[in-house]
Amino acid sequence: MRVDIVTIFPAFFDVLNVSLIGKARDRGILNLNVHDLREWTQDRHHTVDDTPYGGGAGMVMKPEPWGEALDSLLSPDAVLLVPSPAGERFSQPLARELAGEDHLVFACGRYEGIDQRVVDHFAARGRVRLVSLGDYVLNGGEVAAMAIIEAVSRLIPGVVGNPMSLVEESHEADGLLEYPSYTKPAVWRDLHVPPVLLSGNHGAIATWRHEQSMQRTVQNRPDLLGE
Ligand SMILES: COc1cccc(COC(=O)c2cn[nH]c2)c1
Repeated sequence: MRVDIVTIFPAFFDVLNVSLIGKARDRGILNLNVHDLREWTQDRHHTVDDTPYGGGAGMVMKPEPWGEALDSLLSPDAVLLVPSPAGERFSQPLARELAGEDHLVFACGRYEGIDQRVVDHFAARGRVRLVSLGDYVLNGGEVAAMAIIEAVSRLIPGVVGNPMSLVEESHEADGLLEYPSYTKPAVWRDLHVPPVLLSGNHGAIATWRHEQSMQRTVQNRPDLLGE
């Protein structure tokens, strides 16, 4: 998979050179490229923003630099992803869908956002998706892009060591939250691991884990149960 990220803070993504993403890049499974939007400005000050038509606080990102940048980076089969509070909700199903794509291009907005004509122009020529991580506002799309890249790339075969670890994830197997996990020691600060987990009775363990998942989901995310 090829991933292109356009941002005015390219150094923000240096962290992608470490950990799993870094190894996947070194192994050629993930071809990730970070670009500075200012490369596509023409003026001396590398201007990327201006005041909003119609008034209002803050600044809006100008369409010209984005147009030049995306013209040079988008391929016919690319999906342009724009992290935005106004986007569709990101989810594990969407992560799985994106993991099957050949080319993702992230447009990381700052300020009050990107001139709407950029999305309109490229949506008329290819696939564009505004994606929200949740109902809160960040200062820019970089943090959201990082989260989306991690959620998607870990689903690409070869990026995460043990594929089985991807199955029993929250929101994966049965739409319930993941059960609690324990490891050695069996007793820690007088707290014991639930005995069923030491019983070797795999049927009872599976039942206990499902019950724990249900309890957690009812408690923390009743919305997942259609309640
Ligand atoms: C593209 O336009 C804008 C405007 C304002 C902020 C941002 C950054 O994204 C978020 O704030 C966000 C993403 N998911 N949840 C919140 C983008």
